[in-house]
Amino acid sequence: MTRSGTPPVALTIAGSDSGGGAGIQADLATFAALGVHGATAITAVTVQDTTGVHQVHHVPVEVVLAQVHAVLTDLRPTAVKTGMLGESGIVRSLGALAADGLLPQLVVDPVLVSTSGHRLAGRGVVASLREHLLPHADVITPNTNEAAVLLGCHPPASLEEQSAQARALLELGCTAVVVTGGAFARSPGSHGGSNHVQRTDVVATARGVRVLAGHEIDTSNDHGTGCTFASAIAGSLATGRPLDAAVQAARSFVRQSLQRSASWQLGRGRGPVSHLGPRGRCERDEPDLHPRNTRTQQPT
Ligand SMILES: Nc1ncnc2c1ncn2[C@@H]1O[C@H](COP(=O)(O)OP(=O)(O)OP(=O)(O)O)[C@@H](O)[C@H]1O
Ligand SMILES: Cc1ncc(CO)c(N)n1
Repeated sequence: MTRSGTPPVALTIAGSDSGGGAGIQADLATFAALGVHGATAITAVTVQDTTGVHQVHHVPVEVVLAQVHAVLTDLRPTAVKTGMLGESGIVRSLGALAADGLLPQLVVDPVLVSTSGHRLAGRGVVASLREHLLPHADVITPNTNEAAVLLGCHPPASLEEQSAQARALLELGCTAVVVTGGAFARSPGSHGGSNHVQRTDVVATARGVRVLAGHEIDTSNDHGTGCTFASAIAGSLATGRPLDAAVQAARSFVRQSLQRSASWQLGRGRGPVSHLGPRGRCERDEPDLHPRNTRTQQPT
């Protein structure tokens, strides 16, 4: 019997970002914000900050698997998210666990390259993802560049091409695909703020394709959006939400996090999004301490 007040558990299998904006750190902060206990299996240690990735050290596959087994056996997560896996041996081993049904409600964020352009995946990872892990995922969340690499095509130049990517990835065997991060000019006459770029996420399932669109939030603090989005889906699934609702909730969570960090100045580069909720805003300090970044935000 479960004691009252016990939170749901989600497991993230991902790399560490020393800057705290992406990877394991973003995942745990997201789970906590959603009221979910986060457990971890660390696949790599990156030396990283807001300016880029400076070093990557991979964790041996047997150590990754030992972490996963310990968590699965003792804490019994109800959802699992993978992020940076780094090496094809890790991808293949997790694929075998997923094929045996041991990774419940599996969200795979196929992390290949950081926003700063640093390769986060070694040789053979793309092929291993396609063959061994993606077919067993409940949902995969590539951004448009990752989707292009997985499909061997160019990044999409239009919403139609982004939608075609999502449909094509569904053929790999996963239950749902969300291709994130489309940024296309908005058609004249549409509503929602003065900004002219639409950010689009395209969801494909056997039932069809859905486009989720909203105006672009004007900020340079967007480090970790992809990790935050995928872990918010996993966290929501862990709490019992169905997939459609989990994707919607994750989008809202990321947009709020971007809005809240828009006036921050953490680090010298692309700062992290805020996982702190309303507490992340220190109104008293904003006018004096953050003069560099004072653009006003449009409502969502
Ligand atoms: N400036 C923005 N305005 C509105 N939504 C955004 C913005 N940047 C990212 N998003 C949203 O954040 C989510 C994940 O974004 P994206 O695809 O850009 O992640 P990513 O490139 O994988 O990120 P990272 O590699 O930094 O973790 C999507 O829902 C996307 O639409
Ligand atoms: C550890 C890690 N995982 C994922 C990403 C992608 O944002 C990153 N920059 N670092």
